[in-house]
Amino acid sequence: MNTKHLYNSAEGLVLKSLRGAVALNPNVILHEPSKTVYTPIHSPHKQVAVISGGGSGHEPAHAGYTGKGMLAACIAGDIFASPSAKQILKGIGLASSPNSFPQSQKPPAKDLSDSSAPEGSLKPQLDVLAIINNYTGDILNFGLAIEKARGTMPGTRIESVVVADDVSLLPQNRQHALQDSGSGTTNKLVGPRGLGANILVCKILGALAERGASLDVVKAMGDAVVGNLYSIGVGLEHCHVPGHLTEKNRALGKGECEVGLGLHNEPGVRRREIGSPAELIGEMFEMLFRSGARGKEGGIMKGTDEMKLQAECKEGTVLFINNLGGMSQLEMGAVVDDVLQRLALYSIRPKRLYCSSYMTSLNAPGFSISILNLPGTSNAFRSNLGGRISSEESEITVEELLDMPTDAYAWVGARNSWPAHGTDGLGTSHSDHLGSTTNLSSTNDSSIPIRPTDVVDIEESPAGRNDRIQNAIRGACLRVIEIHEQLTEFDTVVGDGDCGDTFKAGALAIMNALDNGSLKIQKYMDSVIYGIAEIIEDVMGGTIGALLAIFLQALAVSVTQDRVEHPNSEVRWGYALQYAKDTLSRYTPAEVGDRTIVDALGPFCATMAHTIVAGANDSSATVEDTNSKDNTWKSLIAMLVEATKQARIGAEKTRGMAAHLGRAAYVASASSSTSTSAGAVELPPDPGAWGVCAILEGFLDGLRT
Ligand SMILES: Nc1ncnc2c1ncn2[C@@H]1O[C@H](COP(=O)(O)OP(=O)(O)O)[C@@H](O)[C@H]1O
Ligand SMILES: O=C[C@H](O)COP(=O)(O)O
Repeated sequence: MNTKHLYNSAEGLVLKSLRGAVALNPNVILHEPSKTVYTPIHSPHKQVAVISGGGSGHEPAHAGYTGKGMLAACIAGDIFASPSAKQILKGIGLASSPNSFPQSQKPPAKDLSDSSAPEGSLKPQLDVLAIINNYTGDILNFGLAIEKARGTMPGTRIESVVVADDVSLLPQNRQHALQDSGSGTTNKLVGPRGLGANILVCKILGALAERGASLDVVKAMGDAVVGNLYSIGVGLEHCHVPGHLTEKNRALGKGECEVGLGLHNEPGVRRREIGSPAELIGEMFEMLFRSGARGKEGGIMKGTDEMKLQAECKEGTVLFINNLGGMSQLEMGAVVDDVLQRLALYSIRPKRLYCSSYMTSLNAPGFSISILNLPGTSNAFRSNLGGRISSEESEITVEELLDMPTDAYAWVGARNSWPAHGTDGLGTSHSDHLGSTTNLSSTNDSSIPIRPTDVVDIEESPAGRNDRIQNAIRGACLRVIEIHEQLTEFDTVVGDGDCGDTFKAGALAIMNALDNGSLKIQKYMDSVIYGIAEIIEDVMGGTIGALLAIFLQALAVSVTQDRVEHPNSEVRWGYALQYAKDTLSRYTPAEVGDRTIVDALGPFCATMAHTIVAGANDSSATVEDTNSKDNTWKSLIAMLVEATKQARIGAEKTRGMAAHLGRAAYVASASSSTSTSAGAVELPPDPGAWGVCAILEGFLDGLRT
């Protein structure tokens, strides 16, 4: 693994890289706080803004694919971590406003008028279609943002399509690998991952939107394309995240490659000698065609069989080869040649052929091959639209959409480009605020909103009470920072290695907010929890950020409700925590035993709730109204001690446990498999559950001081 970098830390790297990206295209703008790159000008006939995004580390995705004829906006998370729902919500807003220039910049008059457009025909808000790669963090955060946007932007319709093109772990390919090497992981609940063909979807849908298609048509085409898209990757080595330690257990052997390796080092289906490139490519095509029968587990595919897929591909295929970032151009040319030779054996001659570094995995030496079944796509498109298809729409072909020009700088394959708008200074960045009271680019000047009912005189609070709570929150943050490298190490084995950094970002931002006074310890704890949830939503992306934000938001809601309904009694923390846990369950099916944060959070909440019930009327476990009763603290601490102990026991149990959800579901546990294949490793504890324990233990220690 090549661990040498020019920039040896991930700190600030994403924003710098985005600034570079907008400098390369004068027609896009960077909104720094939300890390959104967007096009401020839309053609007058356009009805839909197509957006995408995800973790960084996949450049030039997606900033390089933002521009006229492709994406209207993209939102970037930290390296390998989804952007937060709040970032995405801002991105949706910027994408859907036809003239969303920064306040500091005036739009060039000539670009805002189009002589072909009747006056006043500009749609005030565009509808939005989000292209989401199938990763838990992206699904959760885009999903939450879309829900919020539906509530707050009534004039805008929003739909999404999910790209899940990786066929490597489908049952038929796993079974085949099993015969070869004894490997096999199950990932029934998470479904196939999204790979580089995401960019093909961005091109097709972006062009369709540019032609003025409606949201229903763009969505119908999106579903048709993702249902007929098949990809398989191979890695010669894993990629390295700047500033991270190197992996201990999973390095590939000399001369070995990993078939089915994911975009974030997720394990593939098997390792093999690299051997002859032509044979390796042959194996990849066998897996691609064998996946013609994907359906149930892939979730998205309409079932066709292997021969039918081959037959349809003979009629029309798009071939899309993606360099993961570390392959030489020399070798990639040779790959194209071998791929075409292999396809010729199936009598397939692709109608369109693309090869470039479309969606990278940092510096990974590897590539993926994708095929798009054109007849399958066109049939599915018509059937998705049913009787609602116009004659003009029924004529649309994927090939013409691929051939349409775009000014997105990284699309390799465009025949033409529109001339630049000639607007000096457009390719710049700005930092108008995010539409919330917090600022993502700098936690220094973030200010947490205070609800009217929360504005209370802090002096009313008992002396020492606020300090205790502050100590507890700081204790939790410090413990998280202390162990974040351990979390990274665990997540490097089972996930994509970003978990420690994501936890740390949240902890630092909360401490920062306490230091600068934007997070205040109020009389009512719900306002404090709202404040913390808001910070987490702002600065923590990924799955963990979304889950913690949902949990804390729900906790605050239930504490508020409790306060309103029982104004004279103390907060029932057990009930409130159980409500928060139940709310979380609406967004994730995770249960204890699935190897997720629920393994720690579940027992914690259940014990707190049980303690309340068992303690009958002793609901004195509240941090409010604690002035006179020292035993209130003792009681609360006693409950927390027991509940935190149960959380730790739950987290310990995840050591070696096979995962059913999240990225870890792609990794086979060594204890559940006798093989030494690509996936089977000695599993460390679940990083999410481990991080939750650190929060609880640090909180408890702080409370005791
Ligand atoms: N569906 C899920 N439900 C509950 N927790 C989950 C789920 N998927 C993953 N997790 C938790 O999230 C942790 C990983 O968080 P994070 O690093 O943000 O994930 P990713 O980078 O894959 O988005 C896991 O260790 C696990 O505890
Ligand atoms: O690059 C990573 C993905 O876009 C986000 O995935 P994640 O948040 O589930 O890790």
